[in-house]
Amino acid sequence: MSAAIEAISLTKRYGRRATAALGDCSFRLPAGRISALVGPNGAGKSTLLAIAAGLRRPTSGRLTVLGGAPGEARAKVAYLSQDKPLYPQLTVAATLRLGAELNPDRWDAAYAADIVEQGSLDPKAKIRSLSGGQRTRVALALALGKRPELMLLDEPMADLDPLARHELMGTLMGDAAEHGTTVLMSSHIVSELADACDHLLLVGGGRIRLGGGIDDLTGAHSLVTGRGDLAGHTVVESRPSGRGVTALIRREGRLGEGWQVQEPSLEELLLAYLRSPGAPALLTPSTAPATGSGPATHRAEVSA
Ligand SMILES: Nc1ncnc2c1ncn2[C@@H]1O[C@H](COP(=O)(O)OP(=O)(O)OP(=O)(O)O)[C@@H](O)[C@H]1O
Repeated sequence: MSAAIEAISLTKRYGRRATAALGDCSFRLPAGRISALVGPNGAGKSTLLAIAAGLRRPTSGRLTVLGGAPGEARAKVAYLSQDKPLYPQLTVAATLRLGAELNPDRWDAAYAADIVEQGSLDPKAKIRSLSGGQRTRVALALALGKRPELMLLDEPMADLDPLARHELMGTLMGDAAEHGTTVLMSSHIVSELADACDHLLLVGGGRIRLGGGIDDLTGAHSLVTGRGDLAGHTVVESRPSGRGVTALIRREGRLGEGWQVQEPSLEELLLAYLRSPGAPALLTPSTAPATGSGPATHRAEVSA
């Protein structure tokens, strides 16, 4: 499967800060997938999206987008930053006309207008008079109207009400499925991601901690409860539970007697990794870079 984004030893340091925002990150993101970009505050998600959008330069290492340098692919990429900049003095209709002018070969005017209409927005309303959620809808209409090959979305739904979020997420996912658009979307709302995304990139402390198809990643782990020896398995997290423990593990071979075993949900998997920043990274074959080696990374023997 071709890569929409590939990073080799990508490092970003802001100024003279001792800690890199991204440090030696290597991964590939398959084209045509809807990927969740997850991680705690300050993990480096916005930095990664801004580099992929061509708005920030890496300090060292390399990141390619649709096979070229990030800036080169700009016409085929839509990027929605967290602050969703729009011109406050323009009307909704004028904002969409600007979208048409900026993307003469790609603009789908009817589709962009449709997204705005679904939110019952008055085309004559000035952007500055809109609520945060209404501005988000206009910004998403601009991004989707461009009919991009790759969408980079930084917490796109954060200020939408639950109904609008559900509806716009449906539009986004339906569109991505129909047109084969690759989406990389950061969010802190795991339930939203579990429904919408088929692929995951977990960043923490500037490193890639998990990468791969969501089913592959949950399938590579077990949530075990009981008592006994877990030696030989990779224990991501272990917590006391009754007279024994509940542990999230990567099974390496057979598990001894006395354990209740279940596959973790995406939320259980993410929480265990977030609570255990020292757990070894795991990239499944679909996400492991083809042309370089990253930091000490375990590559899972699972189908991609
Ligand atoms: N312009 C900047 N100048 C200096 N440091 C920055 C700048 N932007 C980000 N950082 C730092 O880089 C690190 C990663 O920040 P980034 O915004 O990429 O994280 P994030 O995962 O998007 O966080 P959040 O979930 O809070 O949005 C943080 O330590 C942050 O303080």
